[in-house]
Amino acid sequence: MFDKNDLSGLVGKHLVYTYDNGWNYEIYVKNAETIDYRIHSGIVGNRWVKHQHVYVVRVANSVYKISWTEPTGTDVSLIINLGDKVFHGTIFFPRWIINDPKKTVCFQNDHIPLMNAYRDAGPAYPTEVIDEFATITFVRDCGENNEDVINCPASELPNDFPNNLK
Ligand SMILES: C=Cc1ccc(O)c(OC)c1
Repeated sequence: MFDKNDLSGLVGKHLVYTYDNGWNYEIYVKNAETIDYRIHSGIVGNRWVKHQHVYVVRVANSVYKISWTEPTGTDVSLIINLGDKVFHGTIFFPRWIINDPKKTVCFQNDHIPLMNAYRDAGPAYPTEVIDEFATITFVRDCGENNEDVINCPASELPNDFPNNLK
């Protein structure tokens, strides 16, 4: 039996993955309750976020689930199966983001009150559910609480990212 409380197989991991719909995302599991992430392509390509509070659980030997709710009102739940390299994401977008995704394309940390105002103005419904598998294309260990892993928008990365990383 695995230890449900041992998240050490996930914490510190930096992953790049591409959803089956073509959207390319990147996540750094900074610690057991915090992620940083960067979106490379998709309807909100070039959005990036640091210090997102998340809920992380281990549900099998090498399978984890990360869930959170964002200042925009978007809810996300990810399954990360490191053993089989299977990734699945479910994103619950409020209607206002589907109507005008560009409103959320920014370094969110500099605009939290604005995102909350958009969230509260809505419309929230009908929610758009994006339910997709993804292929993990890059994994490395960066240790905990490393602020250098995700520290700029995707547009400022070198052309050979992530192959420029060790
Ligand atoms: C809406 C944010 C969001 C959606 C899907 C993801 O895989 C993700 O990873 C960090 C973030």
